[in-house]
Order: sequence, then C-alpha cells, then structure tokens
Amino acid sequence: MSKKETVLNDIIGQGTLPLFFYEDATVSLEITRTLYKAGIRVFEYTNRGAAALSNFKILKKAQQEEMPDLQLGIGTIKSAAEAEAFISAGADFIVSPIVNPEVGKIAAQHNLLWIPGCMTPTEIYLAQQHEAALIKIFPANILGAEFVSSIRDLFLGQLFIPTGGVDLSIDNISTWFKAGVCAVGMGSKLISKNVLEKQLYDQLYSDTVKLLEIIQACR
Ligand SMILES: O=C(O)C(=O)C[C@H](O)[C@H](O)COP(=O)(O)O
Repeated sequence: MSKKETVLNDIIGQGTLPLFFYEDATVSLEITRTLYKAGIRVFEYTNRGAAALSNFKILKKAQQEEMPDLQLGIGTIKSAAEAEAFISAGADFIVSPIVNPEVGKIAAQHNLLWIPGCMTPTEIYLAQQHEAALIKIFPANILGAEFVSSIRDLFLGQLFIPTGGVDLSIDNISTWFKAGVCAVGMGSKLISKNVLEKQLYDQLYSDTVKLLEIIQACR
C-alpha cells in the first residue's frame, strides 16, 4: 500500500482528523502526546504562525522516536514553497484551506495525500482534476451538512471531510456522517484556546476519548 493510501485509510478508519497550532513548541509536543495517548493515530498540525516549521520538526522527531504509528500532516498550506518546506521536514500529508493545483502537483510528486479545501462545486471539480482523493469541505459550519447531501450525487465516489466549526456533540457529528462524509475535521472545539493556554491535558485526553466514542456511535 502506498503512503497516500495508508494515510487515507487511517483518516477514514479514525473518522476524525484533529488539528491545531500553538506557538509554544513544548505545549505543541504535549498536546500531540496527549492526542496519541487517547488513541489518535493521524492528525494535522497547522501552518499558522512563525514557529510552525520549527515546531513541526520537533513533532516529527517525537513521532519517529515515540509514536512511529502516528501519521503527522501539515495544514494551512497555500503555496508550493510551503508544501516543499514541510514535505522536506517529513509531512505525511498536506491539508489546504484552498485549491492551489501547484500544491496538489507537489504532493503528487511525493506520492502524498493532498486534502484541499473547497466551498463550491467548481472548486470540487478543480480539486478532482488534480487527483484530490479526499476533499475538505471548508468552512463546514458555513456550508452545513445539507451542502454535502446536495452535491454528493454530482461527485459519486468522492470522499469528503468537513472542517471548521464541527463540534463535539453527537448531534453535530452524526448529521455530517448521515450526509455522507467519511470523517470530520476537529480543531478548536477539541483543542481549544483554553486547553492550549492552560495546558489542560487531562481534559483534552478525556474529550478525545469521548470524540472517538462518538465517531464509533455515528457509523
Ligand atoms: O487551514 C487549514 O488547512 C485548516 O485545516 C483550517 C481548519 O480546518 C479550520 O480553521 C478549523 O476550524 P475549527 O475546527 O473550527 O477550529
């Protein structure tokens, strides 16, 4: 199985893709360890600040030494240069808030999964033309699950992951799965500002275990 297929299978199997960014490297590492301890095996660090690349390298080292079965992706990749930099640092997959075909081409050259963010059918079509096996519906809370129900028959077989504003409630998550998505992205509702700033690792651990239980119940 190729790396791309492995990561895609891991995201589908896990049913959720947690994501976060925090400037402090030590906190970023502890959050990653906590997610892993709670059962997360694929997650996305985001390129949202000056320290993103240096922090990512620290997470990558910890992945290699302590969490070898973790898939560590990078999100908020908008340009080819950003994609190259994080792939050189060992990114296992690439997530974008937009569809930049140049990013898709670089991911494809490295046989890595690229998850572009789409808000319209035209963007979904463009992403498919550049071999996006999984498409992020973004921002998910603005589009709503009905957006996915309305367009999925136009893109038969296409895998979708809504991201942005997905919360930890079973009602919200089950609505997305009923609409036909294969997983849900989970950022600030799981790894909140409060969790990051006050280092509430125990709370994050129990919320993550709860999230994984909700995912199981929704499928
Ligand atoms: O830029 C990217 O590549 C992203 O992945 C964007 C994030 O998906 C959302 O900003 C997360 O939104 P919340 O779950 O509401 O915190």
